[in-house]
Amino acid sequence: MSATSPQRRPGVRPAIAVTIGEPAGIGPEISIRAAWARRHEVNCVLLGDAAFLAMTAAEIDPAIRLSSLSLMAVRNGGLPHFGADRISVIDVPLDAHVVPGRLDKENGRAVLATLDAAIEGVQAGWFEAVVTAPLQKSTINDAGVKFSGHTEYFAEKTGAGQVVMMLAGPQAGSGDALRVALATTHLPLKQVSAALTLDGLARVLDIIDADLRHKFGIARPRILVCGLNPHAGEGGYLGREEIDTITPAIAAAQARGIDAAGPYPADTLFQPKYLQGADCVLAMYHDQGLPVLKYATFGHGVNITLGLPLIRTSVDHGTALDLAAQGLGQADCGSMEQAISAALAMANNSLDNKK
Ligand SMILES: NC(=O)c1ccc[n+]([C@@H]2O[C@H](COP(=O)([O-])OP(=O)(O)OC[C@H]3O[C@@H](n4cnc5c(N)ncnc54)[C@H](O)[C@@H]3O)[C@@H](O)[C@H]2O)c1
Ligand SMILES: N[C@H](C(=O)O)[C@H](O)COP(=O)(O)O
Repeated sequence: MSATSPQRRPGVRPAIAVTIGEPAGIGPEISIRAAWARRHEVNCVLLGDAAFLAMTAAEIDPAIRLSSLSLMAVRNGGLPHFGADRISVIDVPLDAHVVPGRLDKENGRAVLATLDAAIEGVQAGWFEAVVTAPLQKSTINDAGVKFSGHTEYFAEKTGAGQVVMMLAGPQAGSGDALRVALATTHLPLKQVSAALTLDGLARVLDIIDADLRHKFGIARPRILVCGLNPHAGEGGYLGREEIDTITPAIAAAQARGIDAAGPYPADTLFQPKYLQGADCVLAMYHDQGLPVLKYATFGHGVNITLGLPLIRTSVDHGTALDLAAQGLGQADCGSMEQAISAALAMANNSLDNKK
C-alpha cells in the first residue's frame, strides 16, 4: 500500500476517519459523542450511513450538527475541511433498517465498506489515521465474508503481511501505560501452538520494537515475553514450546539489538515489580493477555494494530448489544475518546519522525 503523506495546513485540524462499526451496537453513538467532544482539536470524519447517523445524533443532542458528503464527491474534490461547529460524515449506506441490539446480516457488507473507505481515504491522503468503532465479527461472516477481525482485515487490505495486535491502558495507581501485545490474534486455541514459529515470533518482536520506537517515541523498548505453557513449561515437563521456539526467538531478537526478555510464566508476570520499566508484555495468545489488560483498564484502553502502513486504533470493548437494545445514553465513551487521542498522538509522532 502506498499512502499520500498528509500535509497539515496551519489552522486546519488533523482529519481522522472514524468507522462507526456494527450499526445495531453502541458504535454509532460512541462515534458521534466522541467526535463531537473532541471536535475542537481533531476533525473526526464519520464513515457510515448518513441518514442513520443524522437521526442518531439528533436523538443524542439536537445541538450536534452533521454535514454529509458522498464518497464520490470526496474522491472528486478531496475532503472539505469544515470548521469545528459540525462533524463531517462520508455516506456509506446501509442495506437494511437498524433495530438497536438486533444483528442483521444484510448490513454486514455495508460495515465492511466503511473499512474499505477508511483505507482508501488514508491512501488518498484525506486522513492521517483510522479509528474503528466495534463491529460484530459473526455478522460479517453471516453475510458471507470470511472475517476474523479488523486487525487481520487491515493487514490483508493494505498488503502488510504480519501485523501485531496490542492493547494499552493506564495502570491503576501509577497511571503508567500497560501495553499487552499478542503473538497470535483471533485464533482458535487449539491452533495456537502450531502458529508459534521462530520466524513468526521474530517478526512480531521486530514489529513491536519498530512501532514503539517510531509511533510511540520510546527510544529502546523493553519487551517482556510470556511463555505459552503453565509455569513457562516447567523446564520442559509441562510443554516444550518455550525451549524449542520462544527462548530461541528471544535470543535471536536480542542478537538483533532488541531488548526482549523471557519467557516468563504468564500467571505471575503481571505484577508491578516486573512491569516497572517494561514498555510492553508480549502474550502468546488472545486470552492470555487481554483479560489482564481489560481487568486493569476496561473503558480506558485502546486497541492498536502495529506493523500496518497506516495508523489504526480502536476501542477495548465490543458492540455491547445489550446496552444498545436499552437505548441511547447507556454506553461509556471513554475508550473511544482514548482511541482518538492515541491515533492523534501516533500521527503527531509519525509527522515528527518525518521532519
Ligand atoms: N474493536 C472491535 O471491533 C471489537 C472489540 C471487542 C469485541 N468485538 C466484538 O463485539 C462483539 C461482542 O463482544 P462481547 O460481548 O464479548 O463484548 P462486549 O465488549 O460487547 O460486551 C461485554 C460487556 O461489556 C459491556 N460493555 C462493552 N462496552 C461498553 C461500554 N462502552 N460502556 C459500558 N459497558 C460496555 C457490555 O454491556 C457487556 O456487558 C463480538 O462480535 C466481538 O467480536 C469487537
Ligand atoms: N481482540 C479485540 C478485543 O478483544 O478487544 C477485538 O476482538 C477487536 O479486534 P479487531 O480490532 O481485530 O477487530
